[in-house]
Amino acid sequence: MEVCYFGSTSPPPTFRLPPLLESLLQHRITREVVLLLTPWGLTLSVTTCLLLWTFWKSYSLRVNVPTIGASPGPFGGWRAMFKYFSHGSEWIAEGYDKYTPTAQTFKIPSISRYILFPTSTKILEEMMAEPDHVLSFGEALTEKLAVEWTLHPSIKYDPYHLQLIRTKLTQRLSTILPEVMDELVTAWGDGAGGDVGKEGWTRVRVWEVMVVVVARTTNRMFVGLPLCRDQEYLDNVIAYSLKVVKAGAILDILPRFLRAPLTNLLMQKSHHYALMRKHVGHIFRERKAKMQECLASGQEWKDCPDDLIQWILDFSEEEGGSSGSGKRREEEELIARILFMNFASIHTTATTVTQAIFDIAAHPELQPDLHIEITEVLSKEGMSKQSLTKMKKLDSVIRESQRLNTISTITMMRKSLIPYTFSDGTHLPTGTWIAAPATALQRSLLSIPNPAVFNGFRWERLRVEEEEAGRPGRYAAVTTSFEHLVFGHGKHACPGRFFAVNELKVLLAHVVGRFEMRCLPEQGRPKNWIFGVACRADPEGVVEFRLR
Ligand code: HEM
Repeated sequence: MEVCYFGSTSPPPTFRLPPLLESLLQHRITREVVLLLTPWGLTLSVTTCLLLWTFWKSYSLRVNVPTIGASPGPFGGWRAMFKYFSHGSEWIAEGYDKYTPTAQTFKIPSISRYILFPTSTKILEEMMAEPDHVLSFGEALTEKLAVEWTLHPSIKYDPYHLQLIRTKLTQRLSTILPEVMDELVTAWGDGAGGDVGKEGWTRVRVWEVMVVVVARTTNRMFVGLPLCRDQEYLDNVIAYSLKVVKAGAILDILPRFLRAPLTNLLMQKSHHYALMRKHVGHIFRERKAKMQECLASGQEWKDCPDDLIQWILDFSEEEGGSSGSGKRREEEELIARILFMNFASIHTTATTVTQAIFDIAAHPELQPDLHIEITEVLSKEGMSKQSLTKMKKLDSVIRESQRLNTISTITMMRKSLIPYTFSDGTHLPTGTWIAAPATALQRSLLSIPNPAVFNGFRWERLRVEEEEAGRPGRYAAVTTSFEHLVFGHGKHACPGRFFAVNELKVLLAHVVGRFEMRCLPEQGRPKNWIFGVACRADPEGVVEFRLR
């Protein structure tokens, strides 16, 4: 049979490379260079160049303050970046001790950028006073977590959740506690087991139980019953919160154009959002329909739920809403808002309650007094917002535990959006990051005896003195200052802290009221896990519980 070569009967001429090039291609190095010219090779080379350029660009910001942690040499900061995970917190402590006597600001290399730390509270005051278009908290937070990709751009550009937390959540505090209590009791029973401590000392992995208890109690207020008990929904919001931190850190160092394609690969975003649509999407739709029905008939929705889903809907359905955007929001954005609120609440609160339980177990001498305070208050007044304010010993233990196990050794992060100069002459070019060395400040600013040692009731005693001097609340767990930066300080201090501290008190009052606790003799207080500037309670840490 005759073979047809695209209309011609003669075979095409064989393409031959010039002999010199052919012999060059035999050589390994040349082959690899040629390989780089293939589409994959080109993509890889361009990406590598862009990554190097991104790193170089981040470290090229010249800020004339001393550096801690960078190795000597032209790429010192760049190389030190890899040591940041194991040394970040140490560097900040070292810099603080070294530069506090001269009130200087210093910097450390973190992943993809230098961060500056003022040691003088005067400079921190100036930093706090600047508006967001000069030194921006939102820009730093959303960039660090790559919020536009890991969650949704609207979280960055329209942060109306702040308003919801400050108004709706705060108003709801006085009525939510019985529901929080109810959820806690069932969640504790389901998680730790209903017969914990009945037959003597029982070992419990505190973090494992607490992360679910906190997720359930928090979601009782966010999405209500029965969804707050749905295992698939809970696993989804817990897992996604962790992925936001991890993927955010990776996306933050990548060039912008790579972020969108890589987000799904890093965190399976579409899978998690699909699960959210399955669980929450229909609730949004049903409630919107009901709201429209009420609007059309001019009737009030009598048993309208009072939860986060409804607050978001009320806010976003308002034409021209208080954000001024006037947009009705897409379902994806509404879902992202629920995920963001879970991200902000669950791991922070679960870590804090786990740390407090570790500290109470490690200090059994505190337990009888705590037990008396809790049972007295509850028997006289029951569980309410007012009665919780009377648990001052418990409040003091929470504050002390947070002080020594602060969730992040730095807070009050800001990014300069325009060039800025402090009163001491320290100049920040556009794009500089600056933060408060929270843990170091907390350990040094207060003149308290043995600041490095856990002393559970120290704040309760100081509060009594302060109250007598007419300054109530100065040492309460929710009160922020440069001496207590666990929730940040100033206009961006954590808006959820009032709810968080109430929730912590309800959880701890339940646990301390019912159980004695002790650490394992062979283990002692479980040690913290430190990565960079993050401080986590040991997720494997075990405490023994015995029913009173
Ligand atoms: C014990 C639990 C918690 C801890 C330790 C904590 C800690 C923090 C910290 C350190 C900040 C940054 C402040 C700064 O650096 O100046 C922050 C911000 C924030 N927190 Fe919390 N938080 C907790 C619970 C919550 C809860 C329960 C919510 C929501 C209900 C929440 C919502 C937020 C939000 C929305 C921000 C950003 C504030 C802004 O953009 O101005 N947090 N939190």
